[in-house]
This record gives sequence, C-alpha cells and structure tokens, in this order.
Amino acid sequence: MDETEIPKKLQNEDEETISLISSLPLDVDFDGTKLFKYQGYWYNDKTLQGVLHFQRGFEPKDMDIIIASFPKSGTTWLKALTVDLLERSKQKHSSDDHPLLLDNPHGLVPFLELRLFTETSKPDLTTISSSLRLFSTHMGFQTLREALKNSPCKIVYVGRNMKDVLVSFWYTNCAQLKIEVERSILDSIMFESFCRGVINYGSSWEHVLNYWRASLEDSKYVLFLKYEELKKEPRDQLNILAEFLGCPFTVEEEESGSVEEILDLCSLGNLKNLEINKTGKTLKGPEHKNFFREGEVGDSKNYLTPEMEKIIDMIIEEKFRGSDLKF
Ligand SMILES: Nc1ncnc2c1ncn2[C@@H]1O[C@H](COP(=O)(O)OS(=O)(=O)O)[C@@H](OP(=O)(O)O)[C@H]1O
Repeated sequence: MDETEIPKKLQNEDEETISLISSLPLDVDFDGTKLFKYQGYWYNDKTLQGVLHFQRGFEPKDMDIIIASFPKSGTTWLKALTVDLLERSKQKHSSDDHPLLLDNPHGLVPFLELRLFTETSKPDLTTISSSLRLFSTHMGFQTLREALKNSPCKIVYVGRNMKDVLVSFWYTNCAQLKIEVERSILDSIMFESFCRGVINYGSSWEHVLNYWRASLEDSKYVLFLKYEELKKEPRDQLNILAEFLGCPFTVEEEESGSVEEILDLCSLGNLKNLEINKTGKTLKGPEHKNFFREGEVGDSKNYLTPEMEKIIDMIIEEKFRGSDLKF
C-alpha cells in the first residue's frame, strides 16, 4: 500500500510504524471496512493501532491475568465470573457496591487494544489499584504472547462453536448499527467474509486453534474454556477456573453455596436485568445491553441454512484436523 493511502487514524504514527503498516496485506470486510493482516490476523485501523501500541508499550506484571477470546464467544460472561471469583473474599453478593452491580464486565476488565492502548502506547495503568491486574483482549495468541515476553501472566481463553459466534456477531452488528436484523446481511456478505476469515480479528479458526495449541503446550499459563462446557457444567468449569487462577474454593465455601452464588450473579438472566446493563454504555460506545442476548448453544440452527452450516462444518473439519479440538 502506498503510504499516502494510510488511514487517517494511523497517519500520526512514527515512521517505522507507517512503513510497517504500508507493508501489510490489505482486504475489506463485509461492510467495506479496510482490514490489515498483521501477524496472521485481520484488524481494522483502530484495532491495529491499539495492537501496535500495546505491543510497544505494555509492561507485564507477573500476576496479570488476561481474558482472551474471539469476539462473541462468551467474553462478557467469563469477565463477570473472573471478577466475582477474585472479589469473593472482599465483597458479599448481597452488598449494594458489588462491582458487578456498579459496572458492566467490560468496564471492570478493560480491553487492552480496544480501550487502554487505543490512543497511546503508555496509558496510565497506575489507577488499577489492585496488585492483581485483570485485562482482556481479542488479539491473536502470538501477538499477545510477544508483548508478554516471558512473563508468567495467566491467560484464560474462551472458545465457542463458530456457527453460534457468527449468528451472535450478526445480531450484535445490527444492534450496534441500530438497523433491523436483516437476513440479507447475514446471507450475503457477512457469511462470505466470515468464511474467508476476513473480519476484524479473523480468521476465527486460526484464532481459536492457536490458543488451543498454546493451552496444550503451556497448561500452567493458558487455560482454554469452552462456552458450551460452561453452559453444560458451570460448577465444574468454575472450579477449573478457580484452580487455574490460584484461588480454589475451600470446603467451607463449597458447602456454603459460594459456587452457586457466583453462577447466579453472573448468569445471563441476572446480568441482563441489572440496571447498569439495561441502560449503561461502555466508554468506547457500545451499549451494555448489546452484550446480552439469548446465550443458547446451537442457536445458529434457527438462522443458518443447511447449506451454510455445511460450508462452515467443512472449513472447520479441514482447519481443526488433527488438533483434537471440537465444539
Ligand atoms: N452471563 C452470560 N451467560 C451466558 N452467555 C452470555 C452471558 N453474557 C453474555 N452472553 C452471551 O455471549 C455472547 C456475546 O459474546 P461476548 O461476550 O464474547 O461478546 S463480546 O465479544 O464481548 O462483544 C452473546 O451470545 P448470543 O446470545 O448467542 O448472541 C451473549 O448473549
């Protein structure tokens, strides 16, 4: 790409960055947004800027915890569960100032590239008072890992059946653009973009597969959870998460119903109906209510045609072959 074609947002970057951006492969997604392929993944200009700032300026701390996911895979839920797990010794669920009653999970666990590092590679992180910092990201594993250097931060990833991800993505996109949820948007360009992997953070298959592999290679530092398993056996999965984060439930907690309390507070039905999530907005724009919809496993069956399902199944079969990864 010619340097004069660099999107406005990126034009103030230093020479080295401009030169890097000009060398990246380019494509456009379903709504005509320009995407850049960086370290194997497609990013729009705003996301790419956040990713580059993050890589340049992030200083990891050993106790950091990073929640990672491909968009629409259960990020909001995992953030809520993690906050509540870590807060449980400090905050009673009944207290009016429980963090989940005061802010949306995305406000409590900020996105690195989408919030903290969007404008600068040196954001002020001193406002995070806790020694244990909780961040989140949708960026690809290699890109994240590079910035973490060799720090022993823990990464928790949540993956989800791609067909449900696509339908969730379609709904949210329409909600955010405040347009009717039109089949035609899904049927035509969005489905095609998704299958080509040319959407922000795509492709979804490479994304999930690379975190999966990392979790197998480095299970002490990368935990891979599945949305479907969280739905099916939430108690067991919450215990796995608590163990991984080094804060397992005590016998007394188990007996006193602490696990159920967390699951209830973080349930879709409960979060969706909290005032803060019915009326609030994130700092960067999206309304809180758009993070909560049906939360059903297999909901895509109600929207994708058998032909569409077959195409996605074929892609997944090919991409996941030999990996042991299934949804
Ligand atoms: N608490 C809870 N429990 C179960 N499911 C939940 C919960 N919160 C959000 N959701 C569902 O997750 C989908 C949104 O995905 P993300 O949270 O990853 O979205 S985002 O990437 O952070 O924008 C979206 O899925 P769909 O309902 O299939 O669209 C949400 O409804």
